[in-house]
Amino acid sequence: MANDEGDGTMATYDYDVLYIGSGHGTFDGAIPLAAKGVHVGIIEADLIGGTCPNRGCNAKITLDAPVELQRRAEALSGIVTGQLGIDWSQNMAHKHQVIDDLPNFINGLLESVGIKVLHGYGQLVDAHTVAVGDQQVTADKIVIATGLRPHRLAIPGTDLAHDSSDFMNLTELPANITIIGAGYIAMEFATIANAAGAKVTMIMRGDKALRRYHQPFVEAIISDLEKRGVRFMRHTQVTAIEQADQQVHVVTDQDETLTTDWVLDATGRIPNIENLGLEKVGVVTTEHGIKVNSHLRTTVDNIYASGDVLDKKQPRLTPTAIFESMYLSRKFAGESDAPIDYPAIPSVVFTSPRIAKVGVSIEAAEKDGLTIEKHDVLDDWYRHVNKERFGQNALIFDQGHHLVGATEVSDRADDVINTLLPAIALKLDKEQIGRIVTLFPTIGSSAWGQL
Ligand SMILES: Cc1cc2nc3c(=O)[nH]c(=O)nc-3n(C[C@H](O)[C@H](O)[C@H](O)COP(=O)(O)OP(=O)(O)OC[C@H]3O[C@@H](n4cnc5c(N)ncnc54)[C@H](O)[C@@H]3O)c2cc1C
Ligand SMILES: NC(=O)c1ccc[n+]([C@@H]2O[C@H](COP(=O)([O-])OP(=O)(O)OC[C@H]3O[C@@H](n4cnc5c(N)ncnc54)[C@H](O)[C@@H]3O)[C@@H](O)[C@H]2O)c1
Repeated sequence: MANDEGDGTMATYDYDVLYIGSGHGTFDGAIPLAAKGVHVGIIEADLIGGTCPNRGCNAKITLDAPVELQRRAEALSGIVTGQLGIDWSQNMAHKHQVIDDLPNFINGLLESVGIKVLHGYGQLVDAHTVAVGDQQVTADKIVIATGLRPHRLAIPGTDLAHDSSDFMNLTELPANITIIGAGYIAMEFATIANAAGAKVTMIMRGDKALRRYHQPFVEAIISDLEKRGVRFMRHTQVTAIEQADQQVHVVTDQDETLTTDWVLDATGRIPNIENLGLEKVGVVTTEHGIKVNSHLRTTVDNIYASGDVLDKKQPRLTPTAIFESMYLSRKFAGESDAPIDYPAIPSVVFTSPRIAKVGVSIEAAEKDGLTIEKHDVLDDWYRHVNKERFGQNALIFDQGHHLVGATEVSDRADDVINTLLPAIALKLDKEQIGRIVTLFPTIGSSAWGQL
């Protein structure tokens, strides 16, 4: 590839665009970019597709499917007779069937548009050169999309704890599991492990779980998990983990040491920014990730960043990574040079019931004096079809009565928020909403019926 260097000289590179990392921050945008004739390369040190397909969303939601079914059967018990159990090894086998071929599948998509995948760990040599093993490749533009990795507690015995990938590869479910943290991974995996029969203890350093979600909704989930036997230890710090024969001791700063079979360290995820040569070429980072401007450009002109590795306010989720990779795709194809304009990005915690939200939060609405309409979802007849046990939501409206935010805790919270998304993303007014006719009776008609 020949590129005008600005001083009349032409530089020749192996690729027009070279991505480091092959997750959603890369492939969703790289594929249409290459299909337009742009010469694209991707460097990947591990499985093609990155975290979400291989050790995140897809694996987790497959393991959760029987939990959702079990909860539905439980709600309809008496009508549905017998109790549903979860066979852990069958659940794991099913997960493998669903996800194991995804790297091949994604690789096929990449190859079909002529993208070359270089297997190995990429390190910047200079602003246009990346070393992969003993090879060096050059590119006009480079995108860093190296994602996050699990944070590990800096305490004695930390190596005795496991991470989310280890959990999703457990061939047998330990009888007694201790989870440190109370964020997304802790709450979702506690739900799955408890439903499959493990005794679960959650250790929270503070008082709040899922701190970015409406706390009364979070507390409703916690009290439901408590009724199911999950123990929440608040204001407790783990100070050491010790091996004791076949078991593990979790030492805390309270008067209690827990004896357990298996420990999950779910204390967050940190950016993969070390050993990439970023400092050497002048790419500025913070402890939260790579600093970029509103064009996702780093402090080096031809180097961009995408996905979870960005230091950003938006949630570090797959839909955000996809949006960023698509933005860069259009930019590199010369279709737009506008700054990135993030839409409202929805998020959900796959506990059972779920908590989901999009747009303006209840807390921000209270501060800004916006209209908040709260509903008990059980006031809607449709929610009695599956005998939902509890659920609440809040719809936030601006002065012009446009829907600008929604939050729900319920068995169908994810579907409700997805249904309402277009109203928020496209700023629909009442008349436009009135032209949306939904199938009846469905969760969609139930969700729009509230407006
Ligand atoms: C357990 C779990 C569950 C999740 N569940 C959800 C969910 O339900 N919904 C949701 O929206 N999000 C979920 N997420 C978050 C989602 O997985 C991420 O937001 C998404 O994967 C980010 O994509 P990415 O491309 O930025 O990074 P990643 O997918 O992490 O990809 C980065 C890639 O870069 C590679 N890499 C790193 N350094 C180098 C190097 N130097 N050279 C070559 N390759 C390198 C890595 O091997 C990796 O493949 C979950 C995450 C986890 C951990
Ligand atoms: N449903 C989803 O979309 C989903 C599911 C799983 C993961 N994810 C993604 O993965 C990311 C990582 O998830 P996560 O659950 O690991 O992180 P998180 O940030 O959601 O939660 C981390 C938890 O660990 C606690 N913690 C942090 N440092 C600690 C310390 N030193 N000692 C004790 N506790 C500590 C925090 O208080 C918090 O409760 C999420 O931010 C999200 O982007 C998303």
